[in-house]
Amino acid sequence: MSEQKIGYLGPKGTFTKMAVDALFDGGSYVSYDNIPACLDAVESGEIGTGVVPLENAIEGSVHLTIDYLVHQVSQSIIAELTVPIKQHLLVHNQHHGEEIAKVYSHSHAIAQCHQYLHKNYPGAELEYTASTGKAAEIVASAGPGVAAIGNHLAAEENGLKMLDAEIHDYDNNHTRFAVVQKTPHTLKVKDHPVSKHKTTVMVTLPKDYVGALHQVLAAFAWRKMNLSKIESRPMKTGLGNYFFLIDVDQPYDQVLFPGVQAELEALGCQLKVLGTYPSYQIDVPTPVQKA
Ligand SMILES: O=C(O)C(=O)C[C@]1(C(=O)O)C=C[C@@H](O)C=C1
Repeated sequence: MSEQKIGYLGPKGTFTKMAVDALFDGGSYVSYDNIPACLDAVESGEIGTGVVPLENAIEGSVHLTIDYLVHQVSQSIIAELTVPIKQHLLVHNQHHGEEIAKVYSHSHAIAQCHQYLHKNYPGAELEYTASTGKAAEIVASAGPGVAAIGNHLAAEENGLKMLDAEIHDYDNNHTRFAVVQKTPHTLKVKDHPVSKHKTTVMVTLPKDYVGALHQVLAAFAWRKMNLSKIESRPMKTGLGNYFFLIDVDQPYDQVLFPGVQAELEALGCQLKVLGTYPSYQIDVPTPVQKA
């Protein structure tokens, strides 16, 4: 297994690559075209570590990542990092005022800029790509008349111009990325302070048990364990069957968590730990060079 290899959602110029560059100190990087390909490579041992987007402050969870981690692979979250996200409208270097017929980007990036696009480019066709970096690559080979939504790195890497800067609809735009491994091992990270330690658990409830979710939350509440996120996702086994993903603001320990687990199992629930990890908040540089 290649432990030193760190895979990420590529190609060049994605936000995930910016996150990888900000967090790790050395190692060799491998780009994957989409999130499942990156997680599959971790699963098969082709790479030791994967970095994938988890949640955006404007658009919410990246369901593809969550569902893949829960249903398709068996990996642990070993770290998370949150970075600021600045979306720009990128065009070909030879673009000189042509009408923009099409805007390419990742679905989350387009969603972060919906009002901007609605106001400024109501007639443009929107086409989803597997990443913002891929959208920039398409625009570089397509020529003038189309645009990509992406970051300054995608503009640099693909020789694009920034037609409009910071086009996301809400200022406080951040994305959380998960660092995952199949066989947990330590990697060298840059000297960032850890902002907190978290534990993510998945809880499945028994069918038709009145007040089950209330009792699950009570098991954490009376132990004074702070929850920073709770989200339900379909089990994919039929309508009405859900699991809950819960982020607890503390590291896994041998007293409180086993206590919660025993209490929940007595109710007929199941609890699985998806990871206990340091959380970093990194302020990556986001220069703006508008054309
Ligand atoms: O397309 C990229 O650049 C990514 O890294 C993916 C992604 C995401 O999935 O949310 C990451 C950050 C931004 O929120 C937009 C897109």
